Amino acid sequence: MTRIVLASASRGRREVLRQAGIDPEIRVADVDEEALAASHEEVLDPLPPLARAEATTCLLATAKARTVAAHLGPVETPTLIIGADSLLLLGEELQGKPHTAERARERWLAQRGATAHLVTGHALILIGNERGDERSAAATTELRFADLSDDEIDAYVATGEPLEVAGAFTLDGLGAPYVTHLVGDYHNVIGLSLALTRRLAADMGVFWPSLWPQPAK
Ligand SMILES: Nc1nc2c(ncn2[C@@H]2O[C@H](COP(=O)(O)OP(=O)(O)OP(=O)(O)O)[C@@H](O)[C@H]2O)c(=O)[nH]1
Repeated sequence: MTRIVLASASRGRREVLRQAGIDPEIRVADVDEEALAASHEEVLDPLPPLARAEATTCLLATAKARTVAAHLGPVETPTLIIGADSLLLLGEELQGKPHTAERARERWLAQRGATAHLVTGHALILIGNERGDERSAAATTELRFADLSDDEIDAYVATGEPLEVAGAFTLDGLGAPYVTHLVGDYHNVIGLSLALTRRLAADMGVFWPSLWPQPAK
């Protein structure tokens, strides 16, 4: 049995794991994402847009997972810690959560009818076994947004949903009808690609079924 810790406050990420039969412990990492990305801008800025999105989200995901790993300290049993970070790449612009209604409206005026890419960085750290290990990688899902009218943008923004999600939309909420086209991993958009998470865990010798709750003896 491997203990699993999700280093995230994201309800969406937790639900993705729960729907896959895994009930993670939640440990929220206190990472200043803006400051961390800014401190690496000389390395990140020269990269082509998609590479910059992947590198930025992996940097942030790794910081979250490492912060939680450090707080856990020495552990008795093998423990898999998962960190993640999602950004929307629209053109050459990387976007997180809008946080305000004004910014959410501006985002939708720019992205309606457009194609964009939701990039999620994944970082997995395995501690509590003889060697310990770490892997990170990003997954990218291509999306096209419906060409919403100003009135429908105002109505969606007024719900508050778009304010605290990367890209100002959800695939599994009120925003679902506003994505007309998706190529790639659906769960990656919610916040965690299960296929990539499983692959990274397997690369470190974690047998995915060992993460499922074990039947009571
Ligand atoms: N349910 C849902 N959540 C989404 C969707 N798109 C983006 N999100 C959420 O938007 C948030 C992206 O912000 P992040 O900075 O990566 O994560 P966070 O919510 O701040 O949580 P931390 O991992 O603790 O940083 C995550 O919580 C994602 O789950 C979606 O389509 N559905």
